[in-house]
Amino acid sequence: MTTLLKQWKHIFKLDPAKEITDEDLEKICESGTDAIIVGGTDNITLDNVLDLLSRIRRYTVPCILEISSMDAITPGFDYYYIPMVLNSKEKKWMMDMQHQAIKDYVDMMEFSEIFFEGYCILNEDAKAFTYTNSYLPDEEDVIAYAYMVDKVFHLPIFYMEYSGKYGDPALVAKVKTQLQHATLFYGGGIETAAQAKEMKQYADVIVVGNSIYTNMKQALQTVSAVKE
Ligand SMILES: CC(C)=CCC/C(C)=C/CC/C(C)=C/CC/C(C)=C/CC/C(C)=C/CC/C(C)=C/CC/C(C)=C/COP(=O)(O)OP(=O)(O)O
Ligand SMILES: O=P(O)(O)OC[C@@H](O)CO
Ligand SMILES: [Mg+2]
Repeated sequence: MTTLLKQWKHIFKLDPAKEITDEDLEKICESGTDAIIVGGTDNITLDNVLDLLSRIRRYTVPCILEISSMDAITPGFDYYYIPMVLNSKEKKWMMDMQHQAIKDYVDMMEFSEIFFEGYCILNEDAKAFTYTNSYLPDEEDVIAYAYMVDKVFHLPIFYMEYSGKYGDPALVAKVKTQLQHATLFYGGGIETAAQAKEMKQYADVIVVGNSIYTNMKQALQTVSAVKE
């Protein structure tokens, strides 16, 4: 899977707490995106996760659960992504939640399917920023986090999370030069093909979320924009 991760360019993130019609879901799943992440910050329940999973399963696209709550962990996904929030002021979101979950689930964990993500939340207005009591890191901080993910913790993914806001391409470019092993995910505010192309110049994988729900036609165009 690490090799597969290296081949991916584009991921759609679907929020189980938001409504999507069957017709739109089909367009997303058949868009040519490399994978679908199921995830969000609030109102994530076992019921809405299972409902979305069963609907995505009609298609062949790989399906990943990004775990944000212990209540919504279920078998049946191809892969599981587990955030570790590097810039949270509380150790809980970087270490303790994951530590407790490993104690609870270790017998069920198939490590080839599970990927820990070094998360850096860079938008103060994102729900996840407030939820995890994060601070806004400066450029030097972000670069040092990237170094830690790549060379200290050896995590497979460094995720620059601007959820809801288009980020700073120059910072994404700088971070990319720091990473020798980790795959660089960029997510946040991508609405147009041009934005997708710009961030994909630096990030290995771009993640498109909210624009699925606000402008589906443009969201679909982000796939071909990074695959040409
Ligand atoms: C039963 C079975 C077979 C299970 C498989 C085994 C398995 C995978 C076990 C899990 C083991 C494990 C270590 C689990 C971790 C548990 C856990 C709850 C960890 C904490 C994760 C965390 C730090 C969550 C905080 C919130 C966060 C960073 C969420 C990431 C997603 C995100 C940022 C979404 C975007 O949200 P946002 O845009 O801010 O808000 P909207 O929803 O409005 O878009
Ligand atoms: O929803 P948007 O802003 O596209 O961000 C995508 C993803 O990184 C959110 O976790
Ligand atoms: Mg979202």
